[in-house]
Amino acid sequence: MKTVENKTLLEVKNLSMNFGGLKAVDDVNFVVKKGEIISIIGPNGAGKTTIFNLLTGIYSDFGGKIIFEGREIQGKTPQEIVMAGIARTFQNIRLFKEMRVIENVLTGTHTNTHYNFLDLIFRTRKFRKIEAEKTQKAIDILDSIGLKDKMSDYSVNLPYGDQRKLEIARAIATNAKIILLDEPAAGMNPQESEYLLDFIKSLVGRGYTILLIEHDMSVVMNISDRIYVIDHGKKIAEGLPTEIANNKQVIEAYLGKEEEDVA
Ligand SMILES: Nc1ncnc2c1ncn2[C@@H]1O[C@H](COP(=O)(O)OP(=O)(O)OP(=O)(O)O)[C@@H](O)[C@H]1O
Repeated sequence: MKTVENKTLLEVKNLSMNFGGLKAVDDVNFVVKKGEIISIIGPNGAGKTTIFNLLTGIYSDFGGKIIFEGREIQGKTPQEIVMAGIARTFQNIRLFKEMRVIENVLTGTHTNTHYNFLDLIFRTRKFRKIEAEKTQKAIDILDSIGLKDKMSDYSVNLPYGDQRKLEIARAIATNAKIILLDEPAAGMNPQESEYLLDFIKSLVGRGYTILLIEHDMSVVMNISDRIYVIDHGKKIAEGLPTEIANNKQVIEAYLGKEEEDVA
Protein backbone atom coordinates (compact mmCIF):
# COMPACT_ATOMS: atom_id res chain seq x y z
CA MET A 1 0.00 0.00 0.00
CA LYS A 2 1.41 3.36 -1.01
CA THR A 3 2.12 5.99 1.62
CA VAL A 4 1.39 9.64 1.02
CA GLU A 5 3.33 12.02 3.23
CA ASN A 6 0.97 14.49 4.78
CA LYS A 7 3.03 17.35 3.42
CA THR A 8 1.59 19.92 1.06
CA LEU A 9 3.74 20.26 -2.04
CA LEU A 10 1.56 22.50 -4.17
CA GLU A 11 -1.27 24.75 -3.16
CA VAL A 12 -3.46 26.88 -5.38
CA LYS A 13 -5.53 29.66 -3.83
CA ASN A 14 -8.29 31.58 -5.59
CA LEU A 15 -6.79 30.91 -9.01
CA SER A 16 -8.58 32.94 -11.70
CA MET A 17 -7.98 33.67 -15.35
CA ASN A 18 -10.15 35.55 -17.83
CA PHE A 19 -9.92 35.53 -21.60
CA GLY A 20 -11.83 38.65 -22.55
CA GLY A 21 -15.20 38.17 -20.89
CA LEU A 22 -14.74 34.42 -20.41
CA LYS A 23 -13.86 33.19 -16.92
CA ALA A 24 -11.72 30.24 -18.00
CA VAL A 25 -10.59 29.61 -14.40
CA ASP A 26 -12.85 30.96 -11.68
CA ASP A 27 -11.61 31.13 -8.10
CA VAL A 28 -10.18 27.61 -7.98
CA ASN A 29 -8.52 26.21 -4.85
CA PHE A 30 -6.73 22.89 -4.48
CA VAL A 31 -3.89 21.15 -2.73
CA VAL A 32 -1.48 18.43 -3.84
CA LYS A 33 0.44 16.54 -1.19
CA LYS A 34 3.84 14.98 -1.68
CA GLY A 35 3.54 11.50 -3.19
CA GLU A 36 -0.04 11.87 -4.37
CA ILE A 37 -1.53 11.24 -7.78
CA ILE A 38 -4.17 13.92 -8.23
CA SER A 39 -6.44 14.15 -11.25
CA ILE A 40 -8.19 17.22 -12.56
CA ILE A 41 -11.17 16.22 -14.63
CA GLY A 42 -14.04 18.04 -16.31
CA PRO A 43 -15.84 18.39 -19.64
CA ASN A 44 -14.16 19.88 -22.71
CA GLY A 45 -13.39 23.56 -22.26
CA ALA A 46 -13.76 23.36 -18.47
CA GLY A 47 -10.46 25.16 -17.85
CA LYS A 48 -8.12 22.27 -17.06
CA THR A 49 -5.32 23.08 -19.49
CA THR A 50 -5.55 26.75 -18.55
CA ILE A 51 -4.86 25.70 -14.94
CA PHE A 52 -1.74 23.85 -16.13
CA ASN A 53 -0.72 26.90 -18.16
CA LEU A 54 -1.07 29.08 -15.07
CA LEU A 55 0.92 26.64 -12.94
CA THR A 56 3.76 26.59 -15.46
CA GLY A 57 4.11 30.33 -16.04
CA ILE A 58 2.58 30.56 -19.52
CA TYR A 59 0.43 33.54 -18.46
CA SER A 60 1.60 36.31 -16.16
CA ASP A 61 -1.62 38.28 -15.69
CA PHE A 62 -3.98 36.28 -13.51
CA GLY A 63 -5.53 36.21 -10.06
CA GLY A 64 -4.70 34.09 -7.06
CA LYS A 65 -1.69 32.44 -5.51
CA ILE A 66 0.36 29.40 -6.45
CA ILE A 67 2.44 28.11 -3.55
CA PHE A 68 5.06 25.44 -4.20
CA GLU A 69 7.06 24.04 -1.30
CA GLY A 70 5.89 26.95 0.83
CA ARG A 71 6.94 29.66 -1.62
CA GLU A 72 4.73 31.77 -3.86
CA ILE A 73 5.64 31.18 -7.49
CA GLN A 74 2.93 33.06 -9.38
CA GLY A 75 4.52 35.55 -11.76
CA LYS A 76 7.65 33.46 -12.29
CA THR A 77 8.77 32.58 -15.81
CA PRO A 78 8.33 29.06 -17.24
CA GLN A 79 12.09 28.52 -16.87
CA GLU A 80 12.07 29.58 -13.21
CA ILE A 81 9.14 27.30 -12.54
CA VAL A 82 10.90 24.31 -14.09
CA MET A 83 13.94 25.10 -11.97
CA ALA A 84 11.74 25.24 -8.88
CA GLY A 85 10.70 21.63 -9.60
CA ILE A 86 7.52 21.69 -11.67
CA ALA A 87 7.65 20.05 -15.10
CA ARG A 88 4.91 19.16 -17.55
CA THR A 89 3.93 17.30 -20.66
CA PHE A 90 1.51 18.59 -23.26
CA GLN A 91 -1.84 17.46 -24.63
CA ASN A 92 -0.32 17.34 -28.11
CA ILE A 93 3.06 15.69 -27.77
CA ARG A 94 5.79 18.30 -28.07
CA LEU A 95 8.97 16.36 -28.68
CA PHE A 96 11.82 17.51 -30.86
CA LYS A 97 10.87 14.91 -33.43
CA GLU A 98 13.94 15.35 -35.60
CA MET A 99 16.16 14.66 -32.58
CA ARG A 100 17.19 11.30 -31.23
CA VAL A 101 15.54 9.93 -28.11
CA ILE A 102 18.50 10.67 -25.84
CA GLU A 103 18.86 14.19 -27.21
CA ASN A 104 15.27 14.91 -26.20
CA VAL A 105 16.00 13.80 -22.64
CA LEU A 106 19.19 15.89 -22.61
CA THR A 107 17.17 19.01 -23.39
CA GLY A 108 15.47 18.42 -20.03
CA THR A 109 18.80 18.27 -18.16
CA HIS A 110 19.89 21.67 -19.49
CA THR A 111 17.66 23.53 -17.06
CA ASN A 112 20.10 22.76 -14.27
CA THR A 113 23.37 23.45 -16.03
CA HIS A 114 26.12 24.97 -13.89
CA TYR A 115 28.88 25.84 -16.34
CA ASN A 116 29.32 29.28 -17.79
CA PHE A 117 29.63 30.63 -21.30
CA LEU A 118 33.43 30.37 -21.38
CA ASP A 119 33.28 26.75 -20.21
CA LEU A 120 30.97 26.13 -23.14
CA ILE A 121 33.10 27.95 -25.74
CA PHE A 122 36.39 26.38 -24.67
CA ARG A 123 34.84 23.04 -23.78
CA THR A 124 36.73 23.05 -20.49
CA ARG A 125 37.23 19.99 -18.32
CA LYS A 126 34.35 21.20 -16.14
CA PHE A 127 32.13 21.42 -19.23
CA ARG A 128 33.06 17.92 -20.39
CA LYS A 129 32.54 16.47 -16.91
CA ILE A 130 29.09 18.01 -16.57
CA GLU A 131 28.10 16.91 -20.08
CA ALA A 132 29.23 13.34 -19.33
CA GLU A 133 27.21 13.34 -16.10
CA LYS A 134 24.15 14.63 -17.92
CA THR A 135 24.46 11.97 -20.58
CA GLN A 136 24.72 9.27 -17.92
CA LYS A 137 21.69 10.70 -16.14
CA ALA A 138 19.71 10.69 -19.40
CA ILE A 139 20.69 7.07 -20.05
CA ASP A 140 19.67 6.11 -16.51
CA ILE A 141 16.27 7.76 -16.93
CA LEU A 142 15.73 6.01 -20.28
CA ASP A 143 16.75 2.73 -18.67
CA SER A 144 14.27 3.24 -15.85
CA ILE A 145 11.39 3.71 -18.26
CA GLY A 146 12.37 0.96 -20.67
CA LEU A 147 13.56 3.16 -23.53
CA LYS A 148 17.32 2.65 -23.23
CA ASP A 149 17.41 0.31 -26.22
CA LYS A 150 15.83 3.03 -28.34
CA MET A 151 18.00 5.92 -27.19
CA SER A 152 19.60 6.40 -30.61
CA ASP A 153 16.32 6.20 -32.54
CA TYR A 154 14.78 9.32 -33.95
CA SER A 155 11.88 10.34 -31.73
CA VAL A 156 9.52 10.59 -34.68
CA ASN A 157 9.95 6.85 -35.29
CA LEU A 158 8.82 5.79 -31.80
CA PRO A 159 5.37 4.25 -31.32
CA TYR A 160 2.88 6.69 -29.85
CA GLY A 161 3.01 5.24 -26.32
CA ASP A 162 6.81 5.52 -26.27
CA GLN A 163 6.62 9.15 -27.42
CA ARG A 164 4.41 9.88 -24.42
CA LYS A 165 6.90 8.13 -22.15
CA LEU A 166 9.74 10.10 -23.69
CA GLU A 167 7.96 13.36 -22.91
CA ILE A 168 7.68 12.22 -19.31
CA ALA A 169 11.38 11.23 -19.34
CA ARG A 170 12.27 14.74 -20.45
CA ALA A 171 10.18 16.16 -17.60
CA ILE A 172 11.95 13.86 -15.13
CA ALA A 173 15.33 15.02 -16.45
CA THR A 174 14.63 18.56 -15.24
CA ASN A 175 14.83 17.26 -11.64
CA ALA A 176 11.12 17.84 -11.28
CA LYS A 177 9.41 17.10 -7.99
CA ILE A 178 5.95 17.27 -9.45
CA ILE A 179 5.06 16.27 -12.99
CA LEU A 180 1.99 17.71 -14.66
CA LEU A 181 0.61 15.31 -17.27
CA ASP A 182 -1.90 16.76 -19.73
CA GLU A 183 -3.98 13.90 -21.11
CA PRO A 184 -1.20 11.32 -21.23
CA ALA A 185 -3.54 8.52 -22.35
CA ALA A 186 -4.97 10.51 -25.28
CA GLY A 187 -4.76 8.50 -28.48
CA MET A 188 -3.64 5.34 -26.72
CA ASN A 189 -5.21 1.94 -27.15
CA PRO A 190 -6.39 0.12 -23.99
CA GLN A 191 -3.18 -1.87 -23.71
CA GLU A 192 -1.00 1.23 -24.02
CA SER A 193 -3.19 2.99 -21.43
CA GLU A 194 -2.67 0.11 -19.06
CA TYR A 195 1.11 0.26 -19.46
CA LEU A 196 0.94 4.00 -18.91
CA LEU A 197 -1.03 3.51 -15.75
CA ASP A 198 1.61 1.19 -14.33
CA PHE A 199 4.31 3.56 -15.43
CA ILE A 200 2.71 6.57 -13.71
CA LYS A 201 2.26 4.52 -10.54
CA SER A 202 5.94 3.55 -10.70
CA LEU A 203 6.89 7.24 -10.86
CA VAL A 204 5.24 7.81 -7.50
CA GLY A 205 7.21 4.85 -6.15
CA ARG A 206 10.31 6.75 -7.22
CA GLY A 207 9.43 9.87 -5.26
CA TYR A 208 7.52 11.93 -7.81
CA THR A 209 4.19 13.60 -7.28
CA ILE A 210 1.73 13.62 -10.17
CA LEU A 211 -0.94 16.08 -11.23
CA LEU A 212 -2.94 14.68 -14.10
CA ILE A 213 -5.53 15.94 -16.57
CA GLU A 214 -7.23 12.96 -18.16
CA HIS A 215 -10.42 12.16 -20.02
CA ASP A 216 -10.02 8.39 -19.87
CA MET A 217 -12.11 7.59 -16.80
CA SER A 218 -10.73 4.08 -16.44
CA VAL A 219 -7.26 5.64 -16.04
CA VAL A 220 -8.54 8.35 -13.68
CA MET A 221 -10.54 6.03 -11.45
CA ASN A 222 -7.72 3.48 -11.27
CA ILE A 223 -4.86 5.75 -10.54
CA SER A 224 -5.99 8.80 -8.57
CA ASP A 225 -5.65 9.27 -4.85
CA ARG A 226 -8.02 12.20 -5.10
CA ILE A 227 -9.86 13.98 -7.89
CA TYR A 228 -10.81 17.61 -8.48
CA VAL A 229 -13.64 18.29 -10.90
CA ILE A 230 -13.77 21.53 -12.88
CA ASP A 231 -16.74 22.77 -14.90
CA HIS A 232 -17.01 26.16 -16.58
CA GLY A 233 -13.85 27.26 -14.78
CA LYS A 234 -15.16 26.44 -11.31
CA LYS A 235 -14.30 23.59 -9.00
CA ILE A 236 -17.56 21.69 -8.57
CA ALA A 237 -16.34 18.68 -6.61
CA GLU A 238 -13.38 17.04 -4.96
CA GLY A 239 -12.89 13.67 -3.34
CA LEU A 240 -11.89 10.06 -3.64
CA PRO A 241 -12.54 8.30 -6.98
CA THR A 242 -15.55 6.44 -5.55
CA GLU A 243 -17.01 9.69 -4.21
CA ILE A 244 -16.55 11.45 -7.54
CA ALA A 245 -18.04 8.57 -9.52
CA ASN A 246 -21.22 8.89 -7.48
CA ASN A 247 -21.36 12.68 -7.27
CA LYS A 248 -24.62 13.97 -8.77
CA GLN A 249 -23.22 17.34 -9.81
CA VAL A 250 -20.31 15.67 -11.58
CA ILE A 251 -22.55 13.24 -13.43
CA GLU A 252 -24.77 16.14 -14.51
CA ALA A 253 -21.77 18.15 -15.73
CA TYR A 254 -20.73 15.26 -17.94
CA LEU A 255 -24.21 14.26 -19.09
CA GLY A 256 -25.09 17.88 -19.83
CA LYS A 257 -22.06 18.05 -22.06
CA GLU A 258 -23.02 14.83 -23.79
CA GLU A 259 -26.48 16.20 -24.54
CA GLU A 260 -24.92 19.32 -26.05
CA ASP A 261 -22.65 17.11 -28.15
CA VAL A 262 -25.59 15.08 -29.40
CA ALA A 263 -27.60 18.19 -30.26
N1 LIG B 1 -5.56 31.47 -25.21
C1 LIG B 1 -6.89 31.51 -25.10
N2 LIG B 1 -7.61 32.56 -25.54
C2 LIG B 1 -8.94 32.60 -25.41
N3 LIG B 1 -9.68 31.63 -24.86
C3 LIG B 1 -9.03 30.54 -24.40
C4 LIG B 1 -7.60 30.42 -24.49
N4 LIG B 1 -7.24 29.23 -23.96
C5 LIG B 1 -8.38 28.65 -23.56
N5 LIG B 1 -9.44 29.42 -23.81
C6 LIG B 1 -10.83 29.12 -23.48
O1 LIG B 1 -10.87 28.91 -22.09
C7 LIG B 1 -11.76 27.84 -21.77
C8 LIG B 1 -10.99 26.75 -21.04
O2 LIG B 1 -10.12 26.13 -21.98
P1 LIG B 1 -9.13 24.96 -21.55
O3 LIG B 1 -8.31 24.61 -22.74
O4 LIG B 1 -8.41 25.33 -20.31
O5 LIG B 1 -10.17 23.80 -21.22
P2 LIG B 1 -9.89 22.24 -20.97
O6 LIG B 1 -10.68 21.87 -19.77
O7 LIG B 1 -8.43 21.98 -20.93
O8 LIG B 1 -10.54 21.59 -22.27
P3 LIG B 1 -10.17 20.24 -23.06
O9 LIG B 1 -10.57 19.12 -22.15
O10 LIG B 1 -11.04 20.32 -24.27
O11 LIG B 1 -8.71 20.28 -23.35
C9 LIG B 1 -12.37 27.37 -23.10
O12 LIG B 1 -13.59 28.03 -23.26
C10 LIG B 1 -11.35 27.84 -24.12
O13 LIG B 1 -11.96 28.09 -25.36
